[in-house]
Amino acid sequence: MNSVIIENIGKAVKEVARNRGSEWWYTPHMAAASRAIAERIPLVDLVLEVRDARIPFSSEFEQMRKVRTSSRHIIVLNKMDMANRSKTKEWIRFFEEQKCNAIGVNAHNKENVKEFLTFLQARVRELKKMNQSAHTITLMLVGIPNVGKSALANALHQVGRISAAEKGKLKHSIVSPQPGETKSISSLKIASHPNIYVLDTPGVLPPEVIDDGVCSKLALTGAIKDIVVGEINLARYFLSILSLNDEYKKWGKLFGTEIGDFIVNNVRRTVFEAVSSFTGNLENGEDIEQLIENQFKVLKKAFHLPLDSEETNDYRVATKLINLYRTGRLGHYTLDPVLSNA
Ligand SMILES: Nc1nc2c(ncn2[C@@H]2O[C@H](COP(=O)(O)OP(=O)(O)OP(=O)(O)O)[C@@H](O)[C@H]2O)c(=O)[nH]1
Repeated sequence: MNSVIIENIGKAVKEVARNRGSEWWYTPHMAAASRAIAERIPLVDLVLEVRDARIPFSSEFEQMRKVRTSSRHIIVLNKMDMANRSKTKEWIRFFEEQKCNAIGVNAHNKENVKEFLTFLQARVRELKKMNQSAHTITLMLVGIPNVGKSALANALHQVGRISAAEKGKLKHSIVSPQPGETKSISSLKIASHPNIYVLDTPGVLPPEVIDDGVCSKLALTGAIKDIVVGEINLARYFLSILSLNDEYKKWGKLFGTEIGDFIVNNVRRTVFEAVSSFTGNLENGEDIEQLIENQFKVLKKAFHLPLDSEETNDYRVATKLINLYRTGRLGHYTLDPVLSNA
């Protein structure tokens, strides 16, 4: 992976930290949420640590590392629709080998959320065997910002095995593409007999600004606001991922048979042509920089941008590209390589 691009993102984050003080990263509301979560961890029945399936390692919730509660701790790889399917399976196997419960979920898919609820109810039945007197079970969703905790809480409530009257009082957690929207802990009922409640909590980042590689992945997946790193830096990072991944090679085979979104097809064709005609060394940082510069130029045409100033157009290419990435229309990438148990 191109270390210059990753370093630039790391530098941008550290620059903002220097200018604004460390509180912009680990905000006072995160510190308060972190204390509130720590108080509740021993009280709840299950802690569901939600991670982003695209970055199962980089989206770790640091607080859970300290309180590994084994059978009461479940790693939920959400947004699996955006990740590479076989890598998600490999990651789940990795966690299982580490004796951690892990499951992949797509909060936007009703059938998948129903399966997730069935999985949770099975875990709850196991708990009930251990503690017959428990009438009410509480699960708590924790994780870094923007991994989909609120989306999962709402989805579980919506498919929840609860009465229509209880659904009539449908409460919602705030779901937003911007990180840091959830500001307080809320509770939603998701099942009856026994009653199961799920607590949605605010996203919390690790207290210290972390290493450049992790920062870059958090920024690209939306756990840190885009403005911190800058959209152009993010798009450059994504282009380096695209160029080094085999996904684009599939696009070449589709030429002439494409259906669907004209712009998406145009972008795919442009990226395919730019990478396959590239004569430099993809292992070499400077060569990749050159390739990305060229991709920015040709993507302006692919997006049909008017011939404005270079800076404006670079920004527009970047925002459009990031949007295509975040809606999964340019492929599904798992950015963290699967760790080895060896
Ligand atoms: N594609 C996809 N998008 C998802 C999924 N789950 C959530 N999202 C989107 O991700 C964004 C963040 O979701 P939220 O539920 O607000 O995330 P959160 O973890 O509660 O965020 P904070 O309030 O920052 O802690 C929203 O735009 C959701 O629509 C999923 O499984 N797949």
